[in-house]
Amino acid sequence: MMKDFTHPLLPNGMPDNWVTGSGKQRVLNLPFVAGESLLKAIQEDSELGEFDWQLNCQIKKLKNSQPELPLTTGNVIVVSSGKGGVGKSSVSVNLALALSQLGAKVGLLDADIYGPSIPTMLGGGGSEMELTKNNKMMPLERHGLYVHSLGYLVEDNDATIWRGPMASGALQQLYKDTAWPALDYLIVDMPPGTGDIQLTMAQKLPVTGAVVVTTPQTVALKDAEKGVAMFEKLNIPLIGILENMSFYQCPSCGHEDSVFGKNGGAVMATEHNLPLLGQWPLNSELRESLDGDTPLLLAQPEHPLSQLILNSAQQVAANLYYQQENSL
Ligand SMILES: Nc1ncnc2c1ncn2[C@@H]1O[C@H](COP(=O)(O)OP(=O)(O)OP(=O)(O)O)[C@@H](O)[C@H]1O
Repeated sequence: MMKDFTHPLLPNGMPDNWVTGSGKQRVLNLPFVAGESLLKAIQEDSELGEFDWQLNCQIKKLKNSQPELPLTTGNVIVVSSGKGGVGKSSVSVNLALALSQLGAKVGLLDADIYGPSIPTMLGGGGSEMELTKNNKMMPLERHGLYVHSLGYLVEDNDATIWRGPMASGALQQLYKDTAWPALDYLIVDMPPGTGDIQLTMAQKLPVTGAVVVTTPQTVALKDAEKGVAMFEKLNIPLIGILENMSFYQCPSCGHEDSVFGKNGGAVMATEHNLPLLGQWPLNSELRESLDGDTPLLLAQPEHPLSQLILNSAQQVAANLYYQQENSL
């Protein structure tokens, strides 16, 4: 019976060994993080709804591309884009916040060495970096996330003149010399592009999966294709494509305008047989909330855009798991 129930987060149904409980009580034990929307869908099912359901997320630590590195940082998800300015950092921050809101312990590493924007989006610049007894840097805690960025260490623009080896060396050090707590997910905001630097960086980190962010615009898509090719070459599993700035909805009349073209990311996902992780609109509230103090997701969790972000984050967590499960 359980197998028959499918949902975007349960494409293979509910394996019997994921369900425990007795009498009227049932617990769905998931190896990835998920939230209320899944529980609601289960509860609304005509057969399953006869039971009282709970979710128990025991996030599985999956294999990564560098098995010899210690796995305290949990599942490492790199967020990358071929082209600059498509919203990669905004997506990284929002996915990290959403995974954390869903109950996971999440870190955020700003690897965008040439233009670290996490300190601007999450604040915390200017505070003194604390060191542990063995000289590891303490990540900052921002809105429940454990955050580190080169932007917290280096004066503005100093890193922009760094050459490749220095940049990838700095990232590796930032990753290794930070006292990350035991995390479920570490989101890494990569520098835009698919050149040598990005390739070396992706090779030096223990990566579990990659998200490619693009706008629907042809120039962005062409670069995003290169991103997909780069991860394929490195044998890093692709979690999916996230289409950002998909359309603009006029707040006064509701008219939707496809500023950068329509469905480009969705078509690309289909062509590569990759999941589409979401289509996020161009939205001034989202931008303002990252320029201000409180991200939209925390200030207005019921906002339709917050719900969209939470959905994408659940897809990321689930697809990361299924990618590996299906490849075994
Ligand atoms: N969906 C969105 N709606 C409105 N503004 C957005 C959206 N996504 C991103 N932005 C804004 O677009 C600008 C670029 O976004 P962001 O810095 O996240 O992009 P990026 O791809 O990381 O850039 P870079 O290539 O410089 O690293 C920022 O000002 C951000 O606030």
